[in-house]
Amino acid sequence: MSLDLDHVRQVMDEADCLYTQQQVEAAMDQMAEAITEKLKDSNPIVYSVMNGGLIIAGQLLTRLNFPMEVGYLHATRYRNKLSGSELFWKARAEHSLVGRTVLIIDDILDEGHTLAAIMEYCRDAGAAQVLTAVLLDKTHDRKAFPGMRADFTGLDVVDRYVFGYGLDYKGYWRNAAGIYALKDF
Ligand SMILES: O=P(O)(O)OC[C@H]1O[C@H](OP(=O)(O)OP(=O)(O)O)[C@H](O)[C@@H]1O
Ligand code: HPA
Repeated sequence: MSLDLDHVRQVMDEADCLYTQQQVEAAMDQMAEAITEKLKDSNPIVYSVMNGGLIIAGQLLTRLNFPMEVGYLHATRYRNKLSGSELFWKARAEHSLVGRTVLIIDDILDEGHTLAAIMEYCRDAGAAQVLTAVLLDKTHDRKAFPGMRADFTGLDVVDRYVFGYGLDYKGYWRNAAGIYALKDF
């Protein structure tokens, strides 16, 4: 269902910009360097977690200049809402993961239940090594495991509802070229 577009525009007008496009691009450059260092000789399968991982994966992948296979997984926990519940799988891996190095790319590690479930799925499917890369890590103490972090993190973000660079506000503003926080949230 579409939202009232005046409301959608107002949300952006009133949002706080937490990171500009330039800051996100610089973070992605650093992530790409670290990922290259670690994975350049490992022939990885790299998965974007749809939908949110679409933008960061696309922009990160063109910064990686070594052999890899690329695909997507589709799992959602928030389903256009502002808080998460049970993980719902829409698409699983098409490749055999047996013995492979897998890199999972997503937009955010918030509570971490999505990445934890995806990592478990990849390990159960026989992956030799499962690594994770997220543009944002939200700072709070509600992680699935205390101290949980991705292997590669672009930026830490405050404990507010954020959107842009793949992250949505009720299905909108994934296309925003910056990281924005919802007013009063
Ligand atoms: O760390 P968690 O608390 O589990 O939350 C992070 C997940 O939530 C978002 O996905 P969402 O379920 O909103 O689906 P989407 O990618 O289609 O927006 C985001 O893209 C991550 O995959
Ligand atoms: O802060 C968020 N914004 C958008 N999607 C999300 N999924 C988990 N946390 C968030």
